Amino acid sequence: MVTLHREWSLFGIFNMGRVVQMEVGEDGVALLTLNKPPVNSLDNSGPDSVMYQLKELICEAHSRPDVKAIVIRGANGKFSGGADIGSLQKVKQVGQSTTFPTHIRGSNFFNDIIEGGSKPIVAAIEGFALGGGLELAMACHGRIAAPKTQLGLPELTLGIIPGLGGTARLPRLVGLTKAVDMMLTSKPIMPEEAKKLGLVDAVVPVQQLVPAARKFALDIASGKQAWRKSLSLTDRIGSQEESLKVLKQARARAQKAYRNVPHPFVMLDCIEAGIKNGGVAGTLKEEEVSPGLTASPTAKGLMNIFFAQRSAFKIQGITDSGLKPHQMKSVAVIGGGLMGSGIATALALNSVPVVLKEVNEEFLQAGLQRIEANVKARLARGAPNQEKVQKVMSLVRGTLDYADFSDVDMVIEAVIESVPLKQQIFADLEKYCKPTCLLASNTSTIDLGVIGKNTKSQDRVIGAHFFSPAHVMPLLEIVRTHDTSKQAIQDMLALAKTIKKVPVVVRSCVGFAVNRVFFRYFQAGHLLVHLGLHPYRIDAVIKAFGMPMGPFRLADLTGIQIGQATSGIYKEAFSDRVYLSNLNELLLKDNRVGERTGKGYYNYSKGSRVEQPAPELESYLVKSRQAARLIPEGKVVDVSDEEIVEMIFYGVVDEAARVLDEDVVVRSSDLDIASVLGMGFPAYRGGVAFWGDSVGVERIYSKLKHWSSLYGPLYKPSAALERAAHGKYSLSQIIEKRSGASRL
Ligand SMILES: C[C@H](O)CC(=O)SCCNC(=O)CCNC(=O)[C@H](O)C(C)(C)COP(=O)(O)OP(=O)(O)OC[C@H]1O[C@@H](n2cnc3c(N)ncnc32)[C@H](O)[C@@H]1OP(=O)(O)O
Repeated sequence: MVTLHREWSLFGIFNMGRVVQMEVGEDGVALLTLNKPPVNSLDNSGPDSVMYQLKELICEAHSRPDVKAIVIRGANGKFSGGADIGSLQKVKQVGQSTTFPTHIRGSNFFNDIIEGGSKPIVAAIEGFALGGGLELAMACHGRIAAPKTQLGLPELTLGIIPGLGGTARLPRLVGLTKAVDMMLTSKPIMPEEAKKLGLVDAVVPVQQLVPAARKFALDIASGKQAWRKSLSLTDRIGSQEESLKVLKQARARAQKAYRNVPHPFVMLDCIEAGIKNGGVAGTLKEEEVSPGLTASPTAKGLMNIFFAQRSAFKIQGITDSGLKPHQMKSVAVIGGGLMGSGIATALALNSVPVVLKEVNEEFLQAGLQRIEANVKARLARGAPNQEKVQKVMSLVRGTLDYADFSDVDMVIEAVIESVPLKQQIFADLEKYCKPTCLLASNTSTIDLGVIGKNTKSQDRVIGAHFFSPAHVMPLLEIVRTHDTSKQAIQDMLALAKTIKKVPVVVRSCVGFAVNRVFFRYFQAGHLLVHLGLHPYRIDAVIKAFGMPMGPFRLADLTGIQIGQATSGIYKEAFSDRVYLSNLNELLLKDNRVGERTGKGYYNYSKGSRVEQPAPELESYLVKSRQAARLIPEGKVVDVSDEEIVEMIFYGVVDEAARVLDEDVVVRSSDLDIASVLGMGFPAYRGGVAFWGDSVGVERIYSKLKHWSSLYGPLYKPSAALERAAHGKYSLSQIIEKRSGASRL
């Protein structure tokens, strides 16, 4: 136990209100604590910021004769989550310069003051050291970590690169190949691996973390431990020739993993500068390129998604109401088909016991087998581990009888989309389940109020709309009705967290958020075909925009019959703006269902999911165009690639405006995260509403108006978009500007 100098009995007063605090012990160690909840982020915005105070206190410690060494730790069990993303999000490009906070230059502070300083500094790392947090730790002369700590450089997920020396120091500590892998994947590593690699010097139990760091720092000061300066290390990076080979491979890998974004390649250039010209040169290059990257549209989009994902868990009036979620000790799933088995898999993989119900033994066994296959695929990753699979499967119990539901805390119904069947199931559930049991449906189309109509439990009826495959796709739409209780929503949000889904709470409406907003994506594709464009060109352009695939390839994946069935639903619900096309119908007549039958918009050879052009598609296109009569005098309309993107997505943005105006989602960023996780809208474009705002509401409105005069109601802009265009406000402001009270 270290006693503090008497002067530090006034510690509390000196440190009050400070985001970095210093205590000097009688052992001569100055213990600096970063204390900026929630994650001790390294903001750099002036005297009240962590970077400013940390620099000030390190300089003070260096100048004090009673200080022999310094230890840096984070308060509340968290070292640091890195630079303050909120501040970075505000960085703007103004003419040739940026508003980047340059108050403290990393090269001066981290290279000269920390690493080049006259006293050893050791990082005591607990919880996480991410981004700038790990860069701070790497600039220190030693690193001691507690178990279960995450160590990583995830900057690429934010559209930026490590900007405080990470690209130069990590390769020197763990070797170039591993460093490149960590940075390109943004995946953190755990302390045991970090110790083996040389990133940390020791892993100790959390109670011993600070004492061990103090001792390590004093040992460096007394010469018992080597004084290692990361930027000067050379033993882990091979020859320049080898390094350049690794970087060449890394560039090829980045070409495959990243489309339409510059920052991974800039990051590799920084690493190369550090390899060729020395570590300091690498850090200077980072410093030169970081402001521009931080101000880039890519960074803005990805940072929007970072915050959108976190906001989605917060619902005003519910998550801030003090309601505690009920613990889900077991959950029942009705239906072992594709969706039901996927949902059961997601639950079991996250340690939630599941009761799977089917109507007969054959279906039940098939459902259980599907779950086992899913679990194997998720866990095995090429190396089957039967023991782990069995452990997960021991959480899954099959039944044919509702009697086994008496104790479950939630039921998720995942049967076919039949109103009478679902109504019957919900009436039965009310009889067999305990009165607190949450009654959820995985319906993607039917109104929840209708499903729960024959029960007296409307307050605990809720939608849990998973996306297929449910054990893989990260989005969960939580559908509430006027009657759904706050507790039910709170419980469902908590379950989403447990099973690692990002929830988006929506009001019950046709298509909810994702399918509703994107129905115009498919319909615009058909309209463009009727203007004379080829589906393959449309798919190629949309893929180049950043979607995983275009609308026609996606139709093949999900099944053209599904597209046909849902367009019927939209025709009924949104008759003022549907575009009617017989193309799907023509293909289905010849059993061209998509991937499943090996033929759809594309052809697929047996057992392959790789699409091949289908020359016979032409005759279907001709017939469909003839029926549509959209091309004036049969003359193909000249549409550029840029216009294809606009004609496909501007209608989607308009539908997003309607969804916001109708109070379907809580905030526009919910549509952003839902479009990214549910449809694969490129995250670096920030999500569908964010992208719409970056294009500009006025532009979208006037284009839609023009196309609606040429091609009809599919493009007719909504009143909500019109108001925003005329009132000069953004999609993200539609909710606050909306007239009338919330309908929820
Ligand atoms: C110059 C440098 O090279 C550049 C950088 O350092 S860029 C930053 C790099 N760091 C990161 O990417 C880490 C991002 N953060 C995370 O991964 C996770 O938040 C975490 C692992 C630190 C903690 O996870 P978890 O405990 O699940 O908490 P989580 O809900 O994500 O975050 C808690 C709160 O901290 C905020 N937060 C997390 N990291 C933040 C950061 N770096 N800056 C600002 N806020 C941050 C979140 O927005 C959230 O705020 P809220 O409660 O108001 O919604």
